[in-house]
Amino acid sequence: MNALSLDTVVLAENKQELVILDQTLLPGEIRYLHLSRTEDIREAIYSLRVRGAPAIGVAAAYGIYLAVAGLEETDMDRFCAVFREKKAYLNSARPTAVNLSWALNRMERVLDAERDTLSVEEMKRRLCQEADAIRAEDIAISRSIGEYGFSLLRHGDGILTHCNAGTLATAKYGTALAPIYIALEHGWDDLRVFCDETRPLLQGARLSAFEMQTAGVDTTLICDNMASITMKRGKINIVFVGCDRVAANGDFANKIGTSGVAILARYYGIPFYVCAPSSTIDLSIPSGEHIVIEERPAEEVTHMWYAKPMAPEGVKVDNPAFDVTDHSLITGIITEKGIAYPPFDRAFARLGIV
Ligand SMILES: CSC[C@H]1O[C@H](OP(=O)(O)O)[C@H](O)[C@@H]1O
Repeated sequence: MNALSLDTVVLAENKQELVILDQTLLPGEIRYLHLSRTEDIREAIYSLRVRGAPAIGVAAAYGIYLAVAGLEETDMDRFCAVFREKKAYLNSARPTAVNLSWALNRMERVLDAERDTLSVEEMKRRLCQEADAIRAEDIAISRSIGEYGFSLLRHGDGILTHCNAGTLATAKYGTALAPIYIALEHGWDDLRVFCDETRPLLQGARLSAFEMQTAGVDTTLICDNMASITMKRGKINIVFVGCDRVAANGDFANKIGTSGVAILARYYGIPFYVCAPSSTIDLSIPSGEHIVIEERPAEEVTHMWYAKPMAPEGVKVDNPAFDVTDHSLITGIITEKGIAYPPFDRAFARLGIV
């Protein structure tokens, strides 16, 4: 079974349930959840059952549609009031990935633009169409990022990636792993992928290594603290990572540990590329210090993967889920519109990212 064949997040045919692959159970178990309640969809986002900036955006778009799809309401004002209440609730699930608010805001723009010309029932159908469009666009965007990223690869390259920005982080194909999927489509069979395990939630070990191994790619799992020696030994030719929010100057937030990988890549003279759908670029913030970093429960560090205590009871724990990498450490930002090179604010404008 190839992970690329798994749907990450999709609306059920009856249009009454969101079907998500529960990523907290991977790689050991493939289980799909059928969720219709807003509370359950929000919990799935918070608990990383569905995760990855683009996948979170798709889940939120369908989540807000499902939040109002069952309303037996004919008054548009009351329908809109419920919509906005449910939107705020879904938006509070996780703060760092911009795609969550981006998708919900896009859905609200449809509501505001067409509320005077549609009935409530017609609006429900229109919102479902917009969520479908967001998902379809995400797949096309991932493929385009993959094509641009593939243009940077050479036969035999060793690629380091951090966390999971593969098909499981999007509707399909992924961002940082998309170039490898495209290379496979071109018949390449000599790439080597190194996956940082990415503590504490191990998205690299559990998800990226799973994706690459099931795709038949030469895959090596390393602990996060092994990235330096792996680079020093000359095994890495390029780094591809995903992102959760990119600021106007190119600073970006990604899974905790990414900034360390970027510093190492700079030290060892290895190209470091960020794979960013334009929906993840937030031009409303000038630089990375404006990005809110999600803090998560201590148990993810101390208890999640251990049968026995791995730390003294009651020890203080920091668990920031993301960190911000300075734009000065980035070789290029691969978007679906092309590759942006420094200075990134001008490059974004040239690519039509406004
Ligand atoms: C293609 S975006 C993937 C991005 O999202 C991940 O965060 P999380 O697993 O907490 O949703 C990670 O930062 C990935 O790079």
